[in-house]
Amino acid sequence: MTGALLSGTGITKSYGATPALRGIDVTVGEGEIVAITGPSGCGKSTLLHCLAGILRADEGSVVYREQDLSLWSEASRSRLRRTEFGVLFQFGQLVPELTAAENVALPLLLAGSGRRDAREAALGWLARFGVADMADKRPPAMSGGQQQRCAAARALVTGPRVIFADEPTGALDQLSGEQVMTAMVQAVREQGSAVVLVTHEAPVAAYADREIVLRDGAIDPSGIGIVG
Ligand SMILES: Nc1ncnc2c1ncn2[C@@H]1O[C@H](COP(=O)(O)OP(=O)(O)OP(=O)(O)O)[C@@H](O)[C@H]1O
Repeated sequence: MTGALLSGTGITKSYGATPALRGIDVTVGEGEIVAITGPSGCGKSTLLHCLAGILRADEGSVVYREQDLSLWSEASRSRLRRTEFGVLFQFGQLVPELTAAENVALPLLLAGSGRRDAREAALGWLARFGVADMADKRPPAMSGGQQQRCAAARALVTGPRVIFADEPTGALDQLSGEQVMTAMVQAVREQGSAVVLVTHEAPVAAYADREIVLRDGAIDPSGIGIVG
């Protein structure tokens, strides 16, 4: 770790009268894998969405590479998510009309790559995640695990600096979950990407360098989490 790549300071967020985050301070270093854990409803997903610039905090700031994202327009934050950030949610959210290879190639095409290069890279990433044979299949013809491997490939294909993963293995059986995590961690270590990982599963959190435990919208100072 070589200093903070991403930091949140005093992040506060409510949904109407429901407080979700009550002043969170968090840093993520270059290439660091940070797990956010805690009981259901403690604010994990909300924190991840604020750090990724998907949600705007009510108060506080999110600084990425010394730039305060809370001051950026939605369009600029959305561009950042297509280039330097990768996102992976519990259900892969693939485009159902596109094949697996087209889904994975999409972020590269949006970033200006040529079709042939994008397809070649997509095939390489599908192979890394063990689903090369799914390349020309559409999501409805794939299992949940195959779709999630494809979504993980899509999150990594642009070589993002930070990957935001919200329960990335939550819909998978244990073996598929381990395979997705192993392939993902190996790739991010090679690329030097950081990962912000929301999970309630101890074996998944164990892949992280550090665990941040939330309770009732605040960081639990005891730091006692789910990784033994
Ligand atoms: N869109 C929403 N509208 C209203 N309240 C919300 C919304 N999203 C989250 N909340 C509330 O905010 C709080 C934090 O929710 P959040 O989803 O961030 O928690 P979480 O720790 O990720 O939960 P889980 O582990 O169950 O997914 C909860 O009280 C939740 O009910």
